[in-house]
Amino acid sequence: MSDQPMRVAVLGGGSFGTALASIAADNAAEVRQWLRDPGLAAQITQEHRNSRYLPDFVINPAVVASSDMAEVLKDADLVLVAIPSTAFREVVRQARPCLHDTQILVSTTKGIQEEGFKLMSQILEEETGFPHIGVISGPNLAAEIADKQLTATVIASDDPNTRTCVQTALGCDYFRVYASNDRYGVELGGALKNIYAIAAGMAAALGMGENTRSMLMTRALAEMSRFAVDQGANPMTFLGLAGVGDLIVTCSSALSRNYRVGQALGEGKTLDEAVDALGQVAEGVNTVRLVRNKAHEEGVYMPLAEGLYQVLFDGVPARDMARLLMLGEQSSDVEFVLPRKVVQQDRRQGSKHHG
Ligand SMILES: NC(=O)C1=CN([C@@H]2O[C@H](COP(=O)(O)OP(=O)(O)OC[C@H]3O[C@@H](n4cnc5c(N)ncnc54)[C@H](OP(=O)(O)O)[C@@H]3O)[C@@H](O)[C@H]2O)C=CC1
Ligand SMILES: O=C(CO)COP(=O)(O)O
Repeated sequence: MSDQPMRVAVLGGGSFGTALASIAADNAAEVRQWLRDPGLAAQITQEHRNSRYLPDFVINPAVVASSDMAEVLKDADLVLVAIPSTAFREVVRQARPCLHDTQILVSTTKGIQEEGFKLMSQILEEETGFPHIGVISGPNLAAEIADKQLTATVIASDDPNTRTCVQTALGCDYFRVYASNDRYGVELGGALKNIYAIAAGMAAALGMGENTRSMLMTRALAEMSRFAVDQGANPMTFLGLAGVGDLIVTCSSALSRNYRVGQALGEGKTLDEAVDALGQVAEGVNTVRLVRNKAHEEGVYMPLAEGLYQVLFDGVPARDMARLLMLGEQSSDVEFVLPRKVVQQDRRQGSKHHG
């Protein structure tokens, strides 16, 4: 390996992009960050702060931010794309003329594109056709990373170079990077858990207790796994950091923006009011709509996503929905142990015997 420091480019100047840029710089990489706001870029470079997205933290002074994309991407070994899913493709297209096929391209975004139900690394692949593509996902609240709280993530790629490069670029004494070759499963886990984080925030605001939160998180994992199997993904990946790990953190912390949207809805705010008050991206709002529609299309049983969809988009009061969900089918605990259809058959048999 060469003695040159690794060159890392981060596209996006939000909370996660900024936190990742700072980790890479803490790890002695040469880091450039692209954001479209030149004023904020100057603040990051000169004052080592991002007053819009991470106001309470100092950024590593070696991070150089700029609104000149070509300058940021020039000679980068690793490119991290931290742009919300709605703008992801547009930004990758803008970057495309400055990219080349030896670079490693990694999405950090936990969302889904409506057209074609695409995940972000699929967009990276489609837009570039390059071979070194990966995804970072895990329980990674940006503010805690910026505070150097001990944290772990997953780099998922079927390309070993990509996995090793990201482990080298970001792994340090407060940030551990575990490897996976299930890019689709890791990416799907990160997108799906946002749905349940909204539901958990809502339940908390309605005064529901810890039993309720545990039930919600565990049934969410069952629902996510059922959807993953339908999509041809490996549900075992959901036992890792990018599945259950991320589900726990986002369903438990008001640092999660999806959780905060849920809290605001539970307090009686409208969806528009909740999203406006946030001023940052909450991917789960879009994801719940896309996943609920996909589940309808494919006949996948997803009562939590369906219930949340009705609260968000059909005006059903959250408390009424919670009661309704308690009257739904009492099915199998772990479907990989006792399949749902066996429980349904048992119930039919039982009701025959009981007249
Ligand atoms: N924050 C977190 O804790 C974590 C976030 N993630 C994921 O990372 C992704 C990025 O999130 P995060 O950094 O948190 O998001 P933020 O909402 O904090 O910031 C979004 C960034 O994207 C930029 N942006 C938005 N639209 C465009 C556009 N059309 N062109 C150029 N830039 C644009 C914004 O620029 P501007 O300010 O100019 O609008 C801003 O720099 C999300 O999808 C999220 O799921 C993953 C793990 C943790
Ligand atoms: O994905 C996250 C933590 O892992 C961040 O969640 P939010 O996007 O809800 O803030």
